[in-house]
Amino acid sequence: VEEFPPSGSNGVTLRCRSRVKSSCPIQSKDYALPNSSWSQGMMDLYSRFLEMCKDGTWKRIPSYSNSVDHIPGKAFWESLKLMSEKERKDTRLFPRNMDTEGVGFEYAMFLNPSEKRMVCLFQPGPYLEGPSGFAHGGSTATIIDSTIGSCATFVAGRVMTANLSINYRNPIPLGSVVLVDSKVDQVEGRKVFLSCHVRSIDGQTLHAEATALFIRLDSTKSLQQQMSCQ
Ligand SMILES: CCCCCCCCCCCC(=O)SCCNC(=O)CCNC(=O)[C@H](O)C(C)(C)COP(=O)(O)OP(=O)(O)OC[C@H]1O[C@@H](n2cnc3c(N)ncnc32)[C@H](O)[C@@H]1OP(=O)(O)O
Repeated sequence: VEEFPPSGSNGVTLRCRSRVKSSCPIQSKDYALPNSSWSQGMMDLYSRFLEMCKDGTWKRIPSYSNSVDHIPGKAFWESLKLMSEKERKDTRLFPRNMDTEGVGFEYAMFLNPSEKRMVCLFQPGPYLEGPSGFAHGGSTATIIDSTIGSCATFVAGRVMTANLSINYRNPIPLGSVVLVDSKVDQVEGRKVFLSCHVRSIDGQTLHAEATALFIRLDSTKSLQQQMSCQ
């Protein structure tokens, strides 16, 4: 694989050179890049985090519509072998299942490896409505689970959510931008304990707080370790 994670281009071409005579490009669109639906607040926050990536403290995490595309290195090709081309095309990561920009989950994640922390800039669109004008609690749970899950994956490897507990403190207005801030608190054997806060950009409003338990599925290296091996 030539590049992981992609460095800011709109999509990345992964080229397989080992098993086929000619290279076989597989195009994956990176959805965690600005689009015209992003508000000024979302753009400003995104720029601020990109700035913090320059000294290596933070890393921008690309986001694809299919889970398998997130797997780096050899494991990507191993996972690809286990599914048909149809399966790969028809399966979509739940928060990436809407084609129209801005109507559903608009989000971008950044990882701080040394703090074992993942933040997600999240702008919920109109199709996520719960109470009139506000995000559905299930959509909030989804973005928390995805952020915490990605954090746990980078730190511990393949994981599944065993428990997710959320306190909803203040509703999230549709079209607003919130910061989902998660970190690994403790790792005990296969158990990964995490916590998360969802706040408004100015930090004044706490929208939700959560704790979670993820269970590591096997002894594979964390994504972070795999990335640094390449
Ligand atoms: C950019 C990145 C890429 C992109 C990545 C994108 C990230 C998306 C993230 C989405 C994540 C999801 O939605 S995942 C989907 C939702 N989750 C699920 O469907 C999980 C369903 N549950 C399961 O499959 C299973 O129960 C597991 C895997 C969680 C655990 O099963 P297991 O492997 O057999 O382990 P098991 O022996 O039962 O448990 C191991 C230890 O954990 C404890 N334990 C297990 N469950 C619990 C629990 N709910 N609460 C307390 N403790 C528990 C046990 O007591 C035991 O402790 P001890 O005796 O050792 O002390």
